[in-house]
Amino acid sequence: MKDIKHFINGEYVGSASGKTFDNVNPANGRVLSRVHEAGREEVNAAVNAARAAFNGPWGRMTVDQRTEILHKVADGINARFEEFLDAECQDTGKPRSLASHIDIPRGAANFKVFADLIKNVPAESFEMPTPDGTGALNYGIRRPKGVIGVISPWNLPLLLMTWKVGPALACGNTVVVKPSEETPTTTALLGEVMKAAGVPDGVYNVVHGFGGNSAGAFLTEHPDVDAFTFTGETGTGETIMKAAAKGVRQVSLELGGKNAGIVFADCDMDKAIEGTLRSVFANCGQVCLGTERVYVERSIFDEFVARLKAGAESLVIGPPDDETSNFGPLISLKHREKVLSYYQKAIDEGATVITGGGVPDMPAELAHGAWVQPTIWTGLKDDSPVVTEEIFGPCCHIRPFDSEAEAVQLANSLPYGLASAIWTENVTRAHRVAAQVEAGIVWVNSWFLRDLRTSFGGSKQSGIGREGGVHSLEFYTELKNICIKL
Ligand SMILES: O=C(O)C(=O)/C=C/C=C/O
Repeated sequence: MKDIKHFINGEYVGSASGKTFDNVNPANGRVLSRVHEAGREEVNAAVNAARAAFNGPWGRMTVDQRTEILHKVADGINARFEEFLDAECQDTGKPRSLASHIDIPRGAANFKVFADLIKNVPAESFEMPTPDGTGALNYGIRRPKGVIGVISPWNLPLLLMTWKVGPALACGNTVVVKPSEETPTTTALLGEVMKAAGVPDGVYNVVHGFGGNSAGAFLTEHPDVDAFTFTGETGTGETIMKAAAKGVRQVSLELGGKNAGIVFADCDMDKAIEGTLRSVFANCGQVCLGTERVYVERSIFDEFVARLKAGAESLVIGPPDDETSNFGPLISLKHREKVLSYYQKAIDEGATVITGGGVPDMPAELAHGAWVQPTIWTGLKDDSPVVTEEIFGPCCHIRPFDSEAEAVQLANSLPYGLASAIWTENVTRAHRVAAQVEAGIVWVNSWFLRDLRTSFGGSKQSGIGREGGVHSLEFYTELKNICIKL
């Protein structure tokens, strides 16, 4: 049984308490490894190592030296692609076809994108007149913030962790990462790649554990962490924000959503079905950007429902090592309980179950996995918890609408505002509706099409701040203005 240890100051170390917890493969319920649970002692050691590295070699490196190393980190991930792929698929149960196209490639690319960006981002300057006529020159310079606390989620473990660590390091910061207790392996493995790439000890540190009264809380309560970045549930985001407030630390939060898809009668139906299928069922519905509410113009409602049903029923449910499977399990039996509670609620409230609504029959070796059926409902009221609360599972509710104004009102009716997908071939309507939808990210005739230079993040209760491109640099640096009297 492999132990997964913390990575502190360039070394893998166990917990002084000896406390460990099991890392379980959600496809079959088997224990993959024992993970060390960090106490305050380990978190403190990690923060001190990050501080020392920040004040040491890493803080003194030039941008060119740092970016060269970050390219080597990306190359190191790609050189060990299969190891990262195996680890990610075992920790999450997700199909290899998904992780090999999204999770691992993006996990590496995030380092390259921000290494290149930091070398090419312009600084601002302003000339100003002065009463004595000689004038003055203002210019802005960016400096790293310091030690960044990174708390990363279990749905896209490597991708979402390096989406934060990449820009943080590119800007000259050092990090302490607390990966989800559900998916520790690729974050731990990255320590080896960092070391081999020449990242100085203490720049990248990993502590494992849970949230409350465990590594997550010890990290966010630690006074010597300069800022925190988190992707995950809104409630946890509030807890982190409260802890960060002590000592006035900045937070970057990408939180929950209950994203709306809006399908107009003038859409390209093939595109709308393909895109909606992916946005509802990809990663077993465990994508913050995914669609759980679909609003369809009444005249095409029946056809759309029938075609989405057919698409859902054509998904191949199976474990990652079955190359044909494109639909894996949920992350854990605990999360499945939550998702199934909404499946039950839908039935209790009289929903029409178009497809799914329960647990699929799985072969004996998978019977202990966190499997659920891809599910589609219609007929629920707009205020049903199934329609208003984030389920984070492979399910959606479809509702007809009769006007553009009604569709926009429905899409904007919740306190969330992360993402939305609009399907229409009318360009004017696309721009008009996209401008009105209250979301940080709006796709038109597409979903999860990602240019990493663009702003990425949620409005309302879906988050604070933006990641991506220069927006990440805004968070991971302190901008200073210098005014020179001429
Ligand atoms: O595509 C990205 O950069 C990203 O952050 C994806 C987030 C998905 C969250 O569940």
